[in-house]
Amino acid sequence: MKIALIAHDGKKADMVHFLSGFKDELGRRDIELVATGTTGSHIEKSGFRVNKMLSGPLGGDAQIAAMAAQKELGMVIFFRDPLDKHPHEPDVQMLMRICDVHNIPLATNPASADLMFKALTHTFDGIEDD
Ligand SMILES: O=C(CO)COP(=O)(O)O
Repeated sequence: MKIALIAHDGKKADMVHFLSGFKDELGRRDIELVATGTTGSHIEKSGFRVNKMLSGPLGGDAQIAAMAAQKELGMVIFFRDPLDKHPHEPDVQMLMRICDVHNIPLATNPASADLMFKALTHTFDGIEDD
């Protein structure tokens, strides 16, 4: 399965932290990671193999949306920063719309991504209270 990973600047550390919690589980499965450019660099530095697209503002979200439209993606994890402005907001909306059009699982925060990854890796054992 190919999984797309995208994080706005204020959420890149969250993305790396989130992924590191599933490193062993992901390594045991046939999973290919793709990411927008800068998110991909952060992920790569934390020890994952990832195929990097363009940076989001330069069209990376649009490239990932194209993959989603072509049914190449099993899920999309997109940690958006709701407290910041983004010059490419139309691309962001387009990506989320395409996921809905094609019924592709889309997590936009760590809590939902955690549930999706636990389902994927069969490690779900109940929802934890904070
Ligand atoms: O802007 C983004 C998502 O909209 C992410 O792009 P980068 O991973 O290149 O920062």
